[in-house]
This record gives sequence, C-alpha cells and structure tokens, in this order.
Amino acid sequence: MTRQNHTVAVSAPGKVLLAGGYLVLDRAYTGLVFGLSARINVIAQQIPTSAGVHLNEIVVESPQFLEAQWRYGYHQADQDGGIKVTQLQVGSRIVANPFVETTLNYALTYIARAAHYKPSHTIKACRLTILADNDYYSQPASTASHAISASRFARFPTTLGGANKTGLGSSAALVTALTAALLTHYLDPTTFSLKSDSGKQILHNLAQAAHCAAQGKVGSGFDVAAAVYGSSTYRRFSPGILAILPEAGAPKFATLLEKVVNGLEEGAKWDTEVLKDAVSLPVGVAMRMCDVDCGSQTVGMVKQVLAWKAKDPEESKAIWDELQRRNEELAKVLKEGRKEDIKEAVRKVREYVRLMGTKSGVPIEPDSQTELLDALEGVDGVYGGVVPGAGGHDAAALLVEDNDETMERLREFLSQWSKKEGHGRVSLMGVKGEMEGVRSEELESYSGWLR
Ligand SMILES: Nc1ncnc2c1ncn2[C@@H]1O[C@H](COP(=O)(O)OP(=O)(O)OP(=O)(O)O)[C@@H](O)[C@H]1O
Ligand SMILES: C[C@@](O)(CCOP(=O)(O)O)CC(=O)O
Repeated sequence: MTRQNHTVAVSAPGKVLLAGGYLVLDRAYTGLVFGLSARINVIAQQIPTSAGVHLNEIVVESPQFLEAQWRYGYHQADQDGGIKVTQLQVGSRIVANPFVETTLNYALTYIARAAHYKPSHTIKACRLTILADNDYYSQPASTASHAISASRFARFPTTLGGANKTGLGSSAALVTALTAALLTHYLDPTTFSLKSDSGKQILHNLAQAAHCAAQGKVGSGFDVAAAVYGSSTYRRFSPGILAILPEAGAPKFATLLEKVVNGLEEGAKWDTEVLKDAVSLPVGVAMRMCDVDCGSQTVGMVKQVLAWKAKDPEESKAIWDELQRRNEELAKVLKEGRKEDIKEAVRKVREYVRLMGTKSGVPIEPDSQTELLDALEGVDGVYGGVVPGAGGHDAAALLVEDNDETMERLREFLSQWSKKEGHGRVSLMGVKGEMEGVRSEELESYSGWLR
C-alpha cells in the first residue's frame, strides 16, 4: 500500500551558534551549533474533494497569528521551469510570505522530478498547518504567563509581521520543516525517508537552496544545518554550488534543481561537513538562552567584520585561527564532560571575540553584554555565557547546572539586573539546547489545531 498523500507531521528545531560567529562564513573554519527545544511543526493533509473534482490549491496557515493564511494555485512552468505557485487573494489584501512561497516552488519542483511525474500528472491539493513552539516570538507582557500555561502553542494577538522575533532561526526551521513535510506527504517512502542519511542529505540540500533563494543571500547555512541535523560542528558548503540555479520557474530550473540537490552537478559537489559526534553537553549541564530587550543589525555587522578581514588579512587570520582553536577547545571540554574546565574555556573564547570586535570596530560583545556575562559568572550554578551568533545586544547563551535551583537563582538575578538604572530587560527563555534535528511527530500532539 502506498503512503503517498497521507497526513504527516514533522518538526525541526531552532538554532544557536554558541561559538564560531563570522568564522563559520568561511570554509576554513567551523561553527559550534546547538539545536534547540523550540521547534517549528508542520502538518501536511490532503484536501478532500468530491469525486471527479480536481482542485489546484495549496493552503498554508499559521493559526497562532492573525491573518496568517496564504493560498496558492500552481502550474507546470514552460521550458522545464518546474512547478510554480501563484498566490491567491484571501479577503481584501494579499500578504506575501516569501519563505513559504519559495519553499513550495523548490519542494514541489523537486517532488515532481523525484517521483517522475508525467506532464499530465497533477499534484493533489494540500493543506499545511504551521505551529511554532513558544519562544520563537516574545509574548506580549500582559498575556505571557497565561498564554504559555494555557497552551503549548500560544495564540498571538498580532499578525506574523507584527510579532517580535527572538532570533532562534524561525525561517530556517520553517523552511526545513515545510520541505520535510512536503517530501514525506507526496513521495513514497522508498523514494524519500526522513530516517535515512540520504533522505536527510536531500532535505538539507533542498532546504539550503530554498532558504538562500528566499532570503536573497547565501549565508553560512548553519541555521538550516541545525534544523536538519540538530547540534553539531558545522563547516559550510561552497556557495558556488547554488550559483548555477536560475530563478524558480525560469527555463531549466527543474533539471538543474534536481541535479544540484542530488549532488550530480559536475564541479559542484556538496562539501558541507556536519559532525554530530563532536558535540554534546556534560551530564547535568544545560544550554539556556536569555532574551535581551534590544535589537542589533546583523547585516551591517557582518559587512563590517568582513571588510576588516579583507583590509587586514594577516592580523585577522591570526585572530581567527586562534579563536577557532579556542572554539574547538570549548567543544572538546563540553564533549569530554570536563565541567571544571568550562568556565576557563568560555572566558578564553570571549577574550578573542572581544578582540575581533575591537579590531573590526563592531560591537560583537558590547560593554553592556560584557558586564552582564561577567556578573552572570558569579551566579551559583552558572558556568559562563557568550553572545551567540553575530553577537550584539539581543541575546546571551548560557551554560548552567541543569536544575530548578539554578533556574530560580538565575530568574531572581535577571529580575534584579533588569531593574537597575541603565540596564535593558533581560529574561530567561524556556528554550534549551537539544541534540536532535528534524523528526516525524505524532498527530495527537496537535489536537485542537487541525481542521
Ligand atoms: N510561524 C510562522 N509561520 C509562517 N511563516 C513564518 C513563521 N515563522 C517565521 N516565518 C517566516 O520566516 C520569516 C522570518 O524570517 P527571518 O529570517 O527574518 O527571521 P529568523 O529566521 O527568525 O531570524 P534569525 O536568523 O535572526 O533567527 C517570516 O517573515 C516568515 O516569512
Ligand atoms: C554572523 C554569522 O556567522 C552568524 C549569524 O548568526 P545569528 O543570526 O546572529 O544567530 C552569519 C552566518 O553564519 O550566516
């Protein structure tokens, strides 16, 4: 019996780059990446139609948000352009969701090729429901405690555009979970399985390609890798691999996408390196995140750090090489369970992150964060913390004793800290570091949210 078009549910984790921000953009270096307990879940269901009626429609909805429904028609584009979706109007306005739309173009095109659909074959209509765990978006203060205790998935009184992101990589987790749900829903398990290494590789390559196209730039891709594989050390793919892809729907898109994703394009083999075995936490240690109420501009910061690297290649290389060594040492200390060495390893990483910041003129670990992280080291049960990813003002990642007493002390410390003159509001998020990447889910987890 075929399992094609069955209802399926998939989830993919958010990310935090504990060490290796900026360095991970360059294949000569790696990033120490953690997957998070906050996941984006996608459920794919066939839309039932009466006998003989065919509906060419994909409906995507995020029922936690207001006005968050995107409806698409689809057709086979000319000259091997693949399956192209067109957004349909819902109500009086049309609000685009480029991450959803691009993922549909990429995944449906790949599916039609992988399943050897004939031109006459029509993809069946489908409804995709997106549910994001709490912590991807800040809860409005008035509803926070109520919303979290009332439901695993909070209902936000805003549109998605009006919600405040906390920087856990919602777009990468969404693109990955949506791609995985579509592949699992439409393809026979002998053609695609999330459980196999080759299935994960196809998902990774396809999600990286779609995510880069949707965001209009090729980043390091550590966020998509975390969504697929979970915690790992990550060496990026050569960006040239994606360079041969035309826009979705353009001539030859379908053939080239299939070649790129399957790694069959001569001279453009995937060279991503994901080492899952290199990363774990000592027993009894957890990775926790703090939300700091103050945004920063990652795009400008990346440009400026790379400009310094280009201008001062020798000095910057020496600093990056040493920082890489220190990042690797931190990963090793954690992997080997050497709790007594965590504090020192974190301090050494921070020292060089600050040096990179001073040299490039970018506030990677700004003074306010230095003050916070230094003070946090004094809290009983806290080993240390860093500014994750690109750094700046908006978050801190902590390594702590995994027990309620430490959490209580941390909450109390942060509440006092936030009250002090000149300090922003800092809060402990519910999210934790977790090892597992993408996975299939049981439908029961979503009762009340599905039609
Ligand atoms: N729950 C959701 N439902 C539908 N689309 C979503 C959802 N969450 C995120 N998205 C898509 O992802 C976009 C946000 O992506 P963006 O890259 O700006 O943030 P991010 O990935 O969370 O950022 P960061 O890398 O800083 O963590 C939204 O505009 C939307 O297109
Ligand atoms: C600066 C960079 O290395 C990390 C950005 O991480 P984040 O979005 O701040 O979590 C950019 C990248 O890797 O794409």
